[in-house]
Amino acid sequence: MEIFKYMETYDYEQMVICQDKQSGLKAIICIHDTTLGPALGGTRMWTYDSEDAAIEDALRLARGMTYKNAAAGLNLGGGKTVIIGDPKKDKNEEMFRAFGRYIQGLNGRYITAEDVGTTVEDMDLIYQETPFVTGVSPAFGSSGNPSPVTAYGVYRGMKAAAMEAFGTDSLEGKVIAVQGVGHVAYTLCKHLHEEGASLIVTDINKEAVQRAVEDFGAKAVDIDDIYSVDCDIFAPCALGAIINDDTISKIKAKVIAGAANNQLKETRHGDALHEMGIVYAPDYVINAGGVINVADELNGYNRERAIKKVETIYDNIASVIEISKRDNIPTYLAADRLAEERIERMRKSRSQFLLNERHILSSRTR
Ligand SMILES: NC(=O)c1ccc[n+]([C@@H]2O[C@H](COP(=O)([O-])OP(=O)(O)OC[C@H]3O[C@@H](n4cnc5c(N)ncnc54)[C@H](O)[C@@H]3O)[C@@H](O)[C@H]2O)c1
Ligand SMILES: CC(C)C[C@H](N)C(=O)O
Repeated sequence: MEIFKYMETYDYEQMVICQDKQSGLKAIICIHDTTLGPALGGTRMWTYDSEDAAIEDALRLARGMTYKNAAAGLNLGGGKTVIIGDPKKDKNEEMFRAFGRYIQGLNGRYITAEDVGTTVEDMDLIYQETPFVTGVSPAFGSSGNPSPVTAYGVYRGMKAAAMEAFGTDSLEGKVIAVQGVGHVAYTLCKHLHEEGASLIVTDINKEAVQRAVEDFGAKAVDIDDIYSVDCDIFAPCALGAIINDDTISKIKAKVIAGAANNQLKETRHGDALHEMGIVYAPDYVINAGGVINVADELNGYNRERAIKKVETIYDNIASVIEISKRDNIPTYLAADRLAEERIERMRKSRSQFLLNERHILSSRTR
């Protein structure tokens, strides 16, 4: 791939390729934009088909974090890491310690956390080498696994989207189809069940499905049937790109609100949802609970404060819907504008000169 061309197109700042022969570490740290602050984004461990595929994923995910953090109102930029490898087989202590030293080398420009394929235990290992890691164990005074908080944020955002579609944000009696019942979706289902919603679930993992059936009285359907079931709300909580040419015409829900990153295969699928009158809660706005929670560690973790901030996802989704209606644009575009305008405003306000201790003039002020 033409890396510089891609980086220039979307205005990326930096990419770091990390290799450690001893531990087998092969990592790509990507920093997209630090206008709002240091780049915070998780580390994904995955078996990629090629190095190009890994680099592309790191780039795409890092940019996604710039938008997610900006739209969530965090003073943080966007970055992400991918580690090439099988999270079930290839992890070892030295690998995450070596990775931690690479992060330390960036001196705070990049802060990591969990993502697909990495765990709190992995963050604890990174923490042995650098303070620039979040989602570390509560035993270290940190916030631990972000998934339950992500789920709470999705629940709050779903209510805001329901308000628009149904004129009430109560989810009691609503039929909600959930794709994937993993870490985030299990807790999401718990909130929905407690509010009196009926659940339809699917997952490639039979045990995960069984657990949702037993714990929440969910109805299980086959993998491909989840798009076409009769339901009020569709919650994609597994993979990206699931709103595409093959699935979009099958969807009967009036609301799409779920945790998965990059739900739209292409932006034109977001345009199509708008035309179909489906209220789509943009993925990076509704699933920001995890990053909001781990970001609170940077101020000394306070769960109450973090949860309060996560609750604002309701308002953020409501604002995006408002902009979408006002300007008659799809919600994904309204979210992009919200994020881009904030970054642009901060970029301009930061252009004012501020003397700091490293500046050439600083010796004259001592
Ligand atoms: N964990 C977080 O805090 C967080 C934060 C923001 C976004 N997300 C996103 O939310 C999604 C879920 O994250 P998670 O942490 O719960 O992951 P997870 O791996 O625990 O859960 C995903 C579930 O989806 C299932 N699945 C995979 N392919 C499927 C398919 N084709 N059909 C149905 N089910 C399938 C898996 O078996 C698994 O149970 C991911 O896209 C992730 O990027 C997670
Ligand atoms: C910082 C992490 C909690 C980020 C999370 N993996 C996400 O995609 O939002």
